[in-house]
Amino acid sequence: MEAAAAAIHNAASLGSPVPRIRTATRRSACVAARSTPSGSSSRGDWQTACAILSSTNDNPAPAPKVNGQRTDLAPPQDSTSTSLDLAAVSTTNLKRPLSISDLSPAPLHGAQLRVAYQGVPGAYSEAAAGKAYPSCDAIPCDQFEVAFQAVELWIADRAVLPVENSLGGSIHRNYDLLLRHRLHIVGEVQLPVHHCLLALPGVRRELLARVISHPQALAQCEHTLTRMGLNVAREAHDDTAGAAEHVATHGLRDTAAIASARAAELYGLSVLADGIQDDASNVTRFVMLAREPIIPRTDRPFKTSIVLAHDREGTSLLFKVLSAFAFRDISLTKIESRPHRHRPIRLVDDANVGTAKHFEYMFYIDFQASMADVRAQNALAEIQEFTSFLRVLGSYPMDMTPWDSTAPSPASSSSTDQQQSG
Ligand SMILES: O=C(O)C(=O)C[C@]1(C(=O)O)C=C[C@@H](O)C=C1
Repeated sequence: MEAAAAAIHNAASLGSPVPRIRTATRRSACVAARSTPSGSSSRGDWQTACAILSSTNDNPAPAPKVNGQRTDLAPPQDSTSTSLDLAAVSTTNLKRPLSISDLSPAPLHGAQLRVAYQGVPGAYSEAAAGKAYPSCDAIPCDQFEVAFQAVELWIADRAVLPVENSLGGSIHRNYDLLLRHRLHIVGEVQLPVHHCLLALPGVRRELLARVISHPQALAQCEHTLTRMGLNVAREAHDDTAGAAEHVATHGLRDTAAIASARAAELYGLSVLADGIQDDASNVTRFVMLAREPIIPRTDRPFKTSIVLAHDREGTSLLFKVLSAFAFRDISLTKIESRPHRHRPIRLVDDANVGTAKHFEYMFYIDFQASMADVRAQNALAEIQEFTSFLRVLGSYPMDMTPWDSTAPSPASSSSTDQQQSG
């Protein structure tokens, strides 16, 4: 497969585009820049690698059936060749039997965990990957969807994705993707997000005509920017570090980026203002995703995330769901509703008055209990009786890191599924 030919090179200069997993290439070959999110890598260290999706046909489609019999199993038609011709059997074409090592769960012990995140190096998601999995091999992806696929296609072992921020609220795209994909939530990390205003060296605030960043970051700094007198155009970018890189690579002297101090270092920008988030305790919650769920336990605080829907007419669905938890003394930590993609509108016809159009929702709920806890099992058994759809997205250890809002990107302690499973 030509498009999947392996390539390894270094992206040594700021002028070169950031190599990362991109949507257009994901099916045939993926190019990924890797770094150690603890901050030890430089751009010169980044490597690109291609994941080759096998082009050899190891599993050919079964031979067609003739008169109900598979032609590949049919006895030879030529009666002179009925005995086995051992010499003609080439051992290179024989399939190798599976061995224990083929069956061991990835990653193998000692191997570096590959963790996909959305953005480029210097993004908060990279720091979150480093908090979740210290010294992992962090793989930047250009979209959330690509990070999901990187795990599904075994290019990465985990994905670390933001789901909510204490100021900006939910990252809806990831809620929708959680439902569309079949990955499991295996952990969470909460990352204090400390934003800086970055510009090219020598640029003063008065010269700025534009501030660019990820929409969440712009929202988290909205009031501070106004208070600073920066009533200039605000433009959305794919991620905070990508915005910093854009300012640097295009030499934009009238534009500042909102991003991390690490992004300033990586892309050679100056910090015009530090800590510009509207609230000092600005925090983003990320979830870690894997192909397999972890085994829930009860010896430490666990959270469980579910999604449910109800497609029959009826009232008080949410009331019944909330009671199932309340009666068992289970606290909820989050409720989110998203449009029900398969049936967004329900029409209720009232001949005299007209037709009412109700919007239908999927409800995402996080509650503070493990699926190994009998109270959680009973609550879900009850909820299942009055919902048409119920899925457990994951049951995972809560991030119990001691609170320090001043720490920009903690890279040590974590509540990972690695620690979980030893
Ligand atoms: O742009 C980044 O740096 C990201 O990692 C994304 C993201 C987000 O999606 O919320 C993560 C944390 C911050 O809340 C701002 C942006």
